[in-house]
Formats: sequence, structure tokens, C-alpha cells
Amino acid sequence: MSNRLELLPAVDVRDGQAVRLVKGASGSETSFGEPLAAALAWQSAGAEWLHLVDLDAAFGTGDNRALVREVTERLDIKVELSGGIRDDATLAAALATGCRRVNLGTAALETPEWVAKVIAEHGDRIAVGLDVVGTTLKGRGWTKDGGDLFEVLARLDAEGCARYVVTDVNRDGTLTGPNLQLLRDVCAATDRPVVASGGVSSLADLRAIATLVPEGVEGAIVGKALYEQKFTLEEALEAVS
Ligand SMILES: O=C(O)c1ccccc1N[C@@H]1O[C@H](COP(=O)(O)O)[C@@H](O)[C@H]1O
Repeated sequence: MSNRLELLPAVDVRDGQAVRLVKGASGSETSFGEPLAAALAWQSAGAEWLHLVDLDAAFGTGDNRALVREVTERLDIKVELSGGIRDDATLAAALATGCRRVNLGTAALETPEWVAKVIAEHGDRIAVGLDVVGTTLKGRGWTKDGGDLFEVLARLDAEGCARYVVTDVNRDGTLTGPNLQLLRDVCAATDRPVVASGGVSSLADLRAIATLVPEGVEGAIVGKALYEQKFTLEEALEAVS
């Protein structure tokens, strides 16, 4: 495990546009233009990863599958892909884009046997997104409760899940800072790497997350702060180097 925090700039796609939501609420979108342009800009700025989300697929309002595939194919950097990956067909399509790994959200809550099977088949190309309010997991576009964080985490650990992407839904898109205690609590409960998501607003927030690398935090997703130019990606990479 590296001792440097990885940064994953986010491109969330809704209706063909790169958008940011507030607390994941459908309808709270601010649009930031072409997803491919945003992704290429993060790549040019030195990103090693892109966190790419098909929000329509996550909300069940359609999908942006062709666009997501084009973005993934056009990039040289690693892509973490999520949104609507819930069965064999959607998983096969996601993995066929050439992404490095996928995040499963709803499926980990609703079809645990299938998730155990694909973890066994695909190893660390599968991560699970643990999207929480308090310690209650959220699925189906973060609109449905899906069980207790620590119970599901223990089950997924036992099934060999390689990595978790932990999002505090109430911080996401709010620029109010990451939930460091949540990250500490998850790291204490698992020996698998954790990617932090939600709330980053400043370089100080990234430095604070970086202090948790020894506890098991591997990376941080950065969205609205980059789009709203709170800092540049170059500054962020320098801050955690
Ligand atoms: O990223 C968001 O803002 C977001 C908002 C609402 C729902 C999902 C969101 N993102 C990611 O989508 C996947 C879950 O998709 P699914 O449940 O597997 O279809 C997960 O990585 C969320 O973090």
C-alpha cells in the first residue's frame, strides 16, 4: 500500500452532461459541460484516476452507457466506473469499457449472492460503494435504505471484497468538509483499503484525509471543489505528495 493519498477527480454524468449534485438529490444538478472535456482536463492536469459515474443509471432514469464507454476508451488513466451496475449484463458492459474497476452500490444491498459471486470472479476489479447517512446504507440513487454499514461491511469482508468507496451522502456536493470520523470508523472495522468521498472543499481537507492513510484510507474523490475552482488539481496533487 502506498503512503501517498490517491486523488480521483469525479465526472458524474446526467443526461449527457458532467454535473454535480447536492447530497445526491436528483434535480439539484449544476451542469459543467461535456464529460469528455472534463475528463481530459483532469488527465492533462496529472490525475492518475478518474471516478466516473453514470447518474441516470444509478437513478433508474436511463443511462449514458455509450458516452461513459467513449470517455473510458479515450483516457490513458485508470477509471473507476459506477452507476447502475447491478447484474451480469451491466457488469459485463462496464468491465468491457476497459475501466480499471467498478463500484457496486445498490447490488451490494439488494443482491448479495450475486455480489459475492462477482467478487470471487473479478477480484479487485470490484469495489463496493458504501453510501451512508449516519450508519444507514443508501441504494437506488440514495433514495432507499439498505441496511447497517457495519453489518454489510462485515459480510463483504468475509466475501473477499477488495476495496470500499465510502460516501457520506449528507456531505456530498456540499463543500462542508469530509467526515473524518466515519472514515476512521470504517478503517477500524476493515483491513481493506478505503476511498473517501463527500465534502472535500479545500486543500486542508485533502491534507486531513491524507493523515488517515496509515489507518487505511487509500484515496479521495474530489468533485465540486475542482469544478468550482476552490483549488486546482495540480495544487491538490502537490498537497498530498
Ligand atoms: O455520486 C453521486 O452523486 C450519486 C448520487 C446518487 C446516487 C448515486 C451516486 N453515485 C454513485 O453511484 C453508485 C451507485 O450506483 P448503483 O446503486 O450501483 O446503481 C455509487 O458508486 C455511488 O457512489
